[in-house]
Amino acid sequence: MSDRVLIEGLAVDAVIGVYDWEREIQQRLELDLTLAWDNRTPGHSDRVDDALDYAAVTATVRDWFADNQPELLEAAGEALAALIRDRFGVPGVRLVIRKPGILPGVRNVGVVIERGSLA
Ligand SMILES: Nc1nc2c(c(=O)[nH]1)N=C([C@H](O)[C@@H](O)CO)CN2
Repeated sequence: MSDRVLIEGLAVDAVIGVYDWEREIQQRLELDLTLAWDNRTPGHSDRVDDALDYAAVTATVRDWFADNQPELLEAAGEALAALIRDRFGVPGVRLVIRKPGILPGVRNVGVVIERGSLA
């Protein structure tokens, strides 16, 4: 099954970073999520209850960053992947988390976290 639900360019302001000055500010992160989901059932029923509701997943990501202040992008990715899989029963998650403009002369830094099956 190669069906997916996508959330691209999710912008969130978060307290995140290793250095003292980063603990005092909010920084913009940009996330892309690729979520394994069998879209045949909602495709036939036309019911959001059968779908992986991307609005609900987006709200979960925003709420997590409101409640947590990780140091590393990796820590955010690991926790979010586990939370999304657990809460929504998603079999596989690919998360890209970008921190734009943090390094001079570099457009984006970021991490990719893949957990579960995206086969
Ligand atoms: N692999 C990572 N490297 C770094 C991270 C990170 O989250 N993952 N973070 C930082 C600092 O917080 C950076 O954003 C500012 O220099 C450094 N390296």
